[in-house]
Amino acid sequence: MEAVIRIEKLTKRYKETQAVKDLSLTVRKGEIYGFIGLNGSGKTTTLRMLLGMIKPTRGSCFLLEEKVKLSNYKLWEKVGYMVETPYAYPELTVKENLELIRKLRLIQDTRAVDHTISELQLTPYANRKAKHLSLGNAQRLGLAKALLHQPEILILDEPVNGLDPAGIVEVRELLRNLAKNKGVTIFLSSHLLSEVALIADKIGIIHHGRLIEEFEADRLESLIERKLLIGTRQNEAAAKALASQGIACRIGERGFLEISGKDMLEKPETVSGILVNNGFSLIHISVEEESLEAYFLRSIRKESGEP
Ligand SMILES: Nc1ncnc2c1ncn2[C@@H]1O[C@H](COP(=O)(O)OP(=O)(O)OP(=O)(O)O)[C@@H](O)[C@H]1O
Repeated sequence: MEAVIRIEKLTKRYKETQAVKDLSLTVRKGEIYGFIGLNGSGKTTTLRMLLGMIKPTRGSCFLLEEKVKLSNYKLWEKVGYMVETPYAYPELTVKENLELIRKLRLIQDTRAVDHTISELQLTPYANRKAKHLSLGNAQRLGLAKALLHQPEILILDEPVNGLDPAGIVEVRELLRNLAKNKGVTIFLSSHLLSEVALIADKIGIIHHGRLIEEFEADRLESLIERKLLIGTRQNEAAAKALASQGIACRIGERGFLEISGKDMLEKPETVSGILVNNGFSLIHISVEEESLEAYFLRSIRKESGEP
């Protein structure tokens, strides 16, 4: 499938700081790419280079197979973006702000403003001055500006920042609908893996400016670690009984026996059978799943060589 966004060996250095290093990735048509990293990991710098706002030290970005250049006006007609805090004219209403953008972008269709206002569920606030909007609605206005000209590509920095849970769901549905039904290609950054996991098709983790991991979002399920937690009244003796049957376990921080490994997770009855046959009664058995955030941090620790 066509690579709509292509980043090749992108590097940005600010004097002492290596903000982005040798970063390459591609995003195909209609795909949502979630770009995640801790604060200061290089997300915004990458997005700004992708939008031609800053010049890479090395490497290149391509949108729709055209090399990114600020002066390529034809290309920017096909791209919508929201980078960092969305800016709006504070004294103008939501509708006036969008009307201004419509005229600046030479969008002929006069219905575009009302259509986008309703798409972003901003109708109740259409006549409210931007300076009186909540953080969540200011974020929606930022998204409305990015979407007004119905772009083929959307580049969004932390698009659900400041939204309440219902707002997050709405924006998630909107972005998924744009990608699936209108073929819009979306590149979005976030520092929250759990949120990105629900929106994105593909996820890339950036750390210290480098892409340290990339996977299809539906693989996340298999990447997340799970543990079987077992409680008995004599955990140390129970651990020995299991070890004598070739089942490795450790006593975790919460005082449960912890067993990892796919085999045992799929057959907890094998473990419980051994314990019961050896005279141990079970007072707890459960499967614990690593949180998405824990996976994210584990992956970063692995990259940094930490245990
Ligand atoms: N104009 C600049 N001059 C010097 N250093 C910069 C500049 N812009 C960014 N940096 C540095 O580059 C690194 C990456 O910053 P960047 O803003 O891209 O990270 P980020 O992942 O977007 O972080 P956040 O989630 O906090 O926005 C940081 O160490 C930052 O301090």
